[in-house]
Amino acid sequence: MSGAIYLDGLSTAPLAPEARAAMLAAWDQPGNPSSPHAAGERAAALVETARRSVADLVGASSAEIVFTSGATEANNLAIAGAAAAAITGGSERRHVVVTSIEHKSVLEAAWRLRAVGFTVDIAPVTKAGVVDLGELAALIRNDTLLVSVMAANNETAVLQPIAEVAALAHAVGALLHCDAAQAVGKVPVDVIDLDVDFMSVSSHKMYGPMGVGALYVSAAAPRPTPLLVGGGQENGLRAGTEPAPLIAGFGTAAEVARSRLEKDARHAKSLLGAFLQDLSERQVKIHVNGNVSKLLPGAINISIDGIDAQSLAMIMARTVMISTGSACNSGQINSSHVLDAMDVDEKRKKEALRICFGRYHSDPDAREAARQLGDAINRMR
Ligand SMILES: Cc1ncc(COP(=O)(O)O)c(C=O)c1O
Repeated sequence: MSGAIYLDGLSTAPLAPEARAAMLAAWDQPGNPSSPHAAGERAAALVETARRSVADLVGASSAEIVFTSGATEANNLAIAGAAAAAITGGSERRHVVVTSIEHKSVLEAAWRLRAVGFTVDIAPVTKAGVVDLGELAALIRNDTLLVSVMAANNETAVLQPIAEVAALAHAVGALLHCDAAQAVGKVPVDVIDLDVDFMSVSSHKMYGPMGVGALYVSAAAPRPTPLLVGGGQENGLRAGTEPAPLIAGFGTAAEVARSRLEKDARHAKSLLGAFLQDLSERQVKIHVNGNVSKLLPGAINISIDGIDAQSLAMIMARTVMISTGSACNSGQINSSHVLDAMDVDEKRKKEALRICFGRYHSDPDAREAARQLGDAINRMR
């Protein structure tokens, strides 16, 4: 083990070497996927191969995958696009439900709909960070157009009961969007089993490159209105030249993830277990923020008793890289809207850290991270 240990894989995961190799090869080949010549055909083939790989990873058909710049754009396309399609299509539905722990790209996209006559309700979560199905059911109405619930939370790693949410939404004819940016590539995610209409995926959360993602649009769902219009790429749902090299990297990352999903999960879980065990042997008392039996493998949000997380993260910034809030909130020292929604008390919120072990960590990394954190905590006490 040498160098700093990166435990912030929920904000962005390291790039898989296979994805890097696929991109390097693609960058060397000019070609716009829309061009009617050999170079264009080559680029288009890269995009279509990647589409198949992403579709296979989530149990979709290729035609249901729309490449975007990431999950932020996919979330916006699903929410704004479904609302715009309802308005122009003559639907009377003007109500949307999201949960209190969604990523800001879901919350902000939903709030924007108020300006065009929608009502937005926010479904609460339990203290364990799981959407409260009873409260959600009570909010869903006959005029609900869309329900949006994430598959796994980016701050707590807590998995959400998406199939149950789908049953509630579909019972009144509402659509279900699922932001699965954190779950895809780490746990089995199947669009048919989950019964989602739209689902967002992010490449850089699953060891692919940044700047690319996808929206699954079920063939049975109404077509969202595109956010970007122009050249009609992505079946008219997302205009703009497809970044073939990034998409090739994403597709390769999806293939790799599919081929080793269980192995990666077992590995990440066992490293987190070793890390927590070592911390406890060093007399570090922790409290888990979230339902410990429903976590993404290898990831956890913990509060360390008596330790200010911000100070600890700063002390460790060059040795063990951890985060105290979601990536998009770091930099601002606002309290996390996710921990607020879970009613975590003020002291514990200040002590909260997000830790993620993954594919490229080793057992010595986990032990060394626990040793370094334990030492820093002792110094702070
Ligand atoms: C749950 C969730 N949704 C959406 C996003 C945004 O993804 P991207 O960076 O691909 O836009 C993130 C990343 O922080 C996330 O964790």
